[in-house]
Amino acid sequence: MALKCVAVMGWPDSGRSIASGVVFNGVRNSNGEPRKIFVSLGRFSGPADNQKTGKSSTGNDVPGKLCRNLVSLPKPLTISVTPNDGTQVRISFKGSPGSFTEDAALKAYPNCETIPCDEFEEAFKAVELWLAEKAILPIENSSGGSIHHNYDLLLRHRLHIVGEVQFVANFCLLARPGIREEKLKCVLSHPQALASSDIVQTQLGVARENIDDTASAAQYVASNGLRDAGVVASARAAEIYGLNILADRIQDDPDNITRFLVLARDPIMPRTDKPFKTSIVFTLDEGPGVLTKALAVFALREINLTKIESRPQKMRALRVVDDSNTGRAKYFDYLFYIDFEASMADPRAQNALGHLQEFATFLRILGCYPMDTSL
Ligand SMILES: O=C(O)C(=O)Cc1ccccc1
Repeated sequence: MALKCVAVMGWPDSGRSIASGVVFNGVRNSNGEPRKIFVSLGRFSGPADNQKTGKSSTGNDVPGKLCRNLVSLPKPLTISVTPNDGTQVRISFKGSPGSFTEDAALKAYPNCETIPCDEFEEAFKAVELWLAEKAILPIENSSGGSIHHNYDLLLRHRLHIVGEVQFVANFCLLARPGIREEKLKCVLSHPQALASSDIVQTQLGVARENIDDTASAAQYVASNGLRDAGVVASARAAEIYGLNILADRIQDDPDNITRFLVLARDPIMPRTDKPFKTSIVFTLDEGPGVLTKALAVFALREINLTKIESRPQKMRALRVVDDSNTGRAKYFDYLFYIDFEASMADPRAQNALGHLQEFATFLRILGCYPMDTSL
């Protein structure tokens, strides 16, 4: 049983915290009722950790009553120090070995073990089932925009965002050894990779075929011995699948950046000694200016927003409003996803979310994590 700890975070004027997560009171809504925000940042102490003593939890092999009681006491807060180069960390991702998502995982955790999955959903499940400690998934791209499906998965699953990775994907045109560009009749790749290069779009004048990920395209061409098919993928994929690089850096925008999120079962401790971001999702009532009001809670506290995304609420796509003046109206119902530049350990962020919670109909903190400032 791993030693677990709980971390407490509250409003500056909070009076108390309870239970295995933390509920903070002290903020009241417009009706004077207390508002609560629940932020669980760690794990609670479970049954006694016997690994260190090597004794059984019954305490039968511990002489004396006092010692027996001590064994069953909760352990003090311990911060486990694991190397953060990814040693001993298994990271699940959607795609084959050699994909850009795997590259992003290796950028963040150079010594991690990567676990390829067929679907994003499986990468989530691998963490939920303890087959992996973390999952990594692309969430937005500087040229293609948001990856909507992954926003939906963030909400459907209960994992926490614990990191972000900004990654410049370097697209290469690959083919089997001995095959020249003129021989190609089609190019296979992930749609984002195919769309990012004018060479592939127009200059080659060949058909394009979408494949789930760049490395799977390379694997397919290599393992089927295709002599008239090229691939857009990474130099690492070329090496893994024994393909030749016909052209390097074929992307039109040399700064084409993909942002990946790293997810884990437990949230990390927010800090203020380095830049942190917080990601949330919320819903609002229908009405004029409600979104302006929601955004103002951040502006009022000079908190910078880095991303806003809206997604339809699939379980409740249409909201029917009966109004005696205008009659029956149907509206689409939306979820709003926002990333802002502040740590949950910063009172400004806590106050902004307390304020938002006064009128949001639903609010969830998806994660608070260090900003990737490497680019
Ligand atoms: O297909 C891949 O290799 C992926 O990991 C997805 C992707 C595709 C293009 C840019 C970044 C990530």
